[in-house]
Amino acid sequence: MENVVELKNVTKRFKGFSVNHINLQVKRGFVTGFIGANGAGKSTTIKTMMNLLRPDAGEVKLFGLDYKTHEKEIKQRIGFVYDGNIFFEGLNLKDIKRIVAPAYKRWDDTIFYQYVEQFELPLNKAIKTFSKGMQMKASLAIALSHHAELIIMDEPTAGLDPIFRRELLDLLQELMVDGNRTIFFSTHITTDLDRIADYIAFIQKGELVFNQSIHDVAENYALVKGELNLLDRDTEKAFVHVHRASTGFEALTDNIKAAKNIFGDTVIIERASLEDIMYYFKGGIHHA
Ligand SMILES: Nc1ncnc2c1ncn2[C@@H]1O[C@H](COP(=O)(O)OP(=O)(O)OP(=O)(O)O)[C@@H](O)[C@H]1O
Repeated sequence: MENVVELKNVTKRFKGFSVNHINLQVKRGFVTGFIGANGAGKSTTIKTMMNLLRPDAGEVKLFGLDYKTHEKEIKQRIGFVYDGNIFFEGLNLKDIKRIVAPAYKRWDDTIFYQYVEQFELPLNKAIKTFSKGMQMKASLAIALSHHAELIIMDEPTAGLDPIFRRELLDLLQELMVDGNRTIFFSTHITTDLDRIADYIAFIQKGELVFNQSIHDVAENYALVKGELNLLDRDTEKAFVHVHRASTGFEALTDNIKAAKNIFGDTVIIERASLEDIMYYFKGGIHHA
């Protein structure tokens, strides 16, 4: 399977925070959702993918190419959307299109105007008068109008109402019908990912915890509930993290088979949502 994005040992240090030794492959033809708590390093990682930040160490490759030698070619092939206004605020969408379109060899006016209509965007109003959701839609319309093979989005659903969010997910799904396209996007709305993601990459405190197919995540992770007297130093090794309450414990396992072997039917094993996984990992990793 071809990797469209390849990060090898990418490290970026800021004062008081760093993303460390990120090894991440994004597979062609699939949707990868990028999750992690506030400040986990999602935007930083995405910025290294976009060459908006230079890593202090490690290697970044897109389509097998290096930014040092192929920046222009790489950028031609990416549609980038991020949570924030990247355009000159005083301009309207028509002016922005006039500036941006010539930069792309495969710019497609027909598609652009189709999205403008579909997203009900005004062409002649200054971007600064747009609501947050409208700005996101404008950003999307631009990003989707040059036949990009790879669409990278930093929290594209932030600030969107639930109806448009759903429409956007449908639209992304339609874009994937052309089996050559790849989408990588970060989000806090994990239920969006249940709808469309094939892979989930999870970052915590600057470290990539996993990048697995959504199927493998469901196969590997589960919530285990039982009585406190079942816990001891050995049995707890089956868990990423345990929460104790007076009524019993609830824990996340990353090895359902091991948990079943240890506890048999003395515990209840339930499906773990992505939110559950993020929540338990935040508590610290038990058996690391
Ligand atoms: N240019 C910078 N200079 C210094 N620190 C930075 C810089 N950019 C990001 N950081 C810090 O890096 C950490 C990670 O930020 P980042 O934006 O990557 O997180 P995130 O996972 O995208 O978070 P959120 O979900 O809140 O958007 C934060 O503590 C942030 O303050």
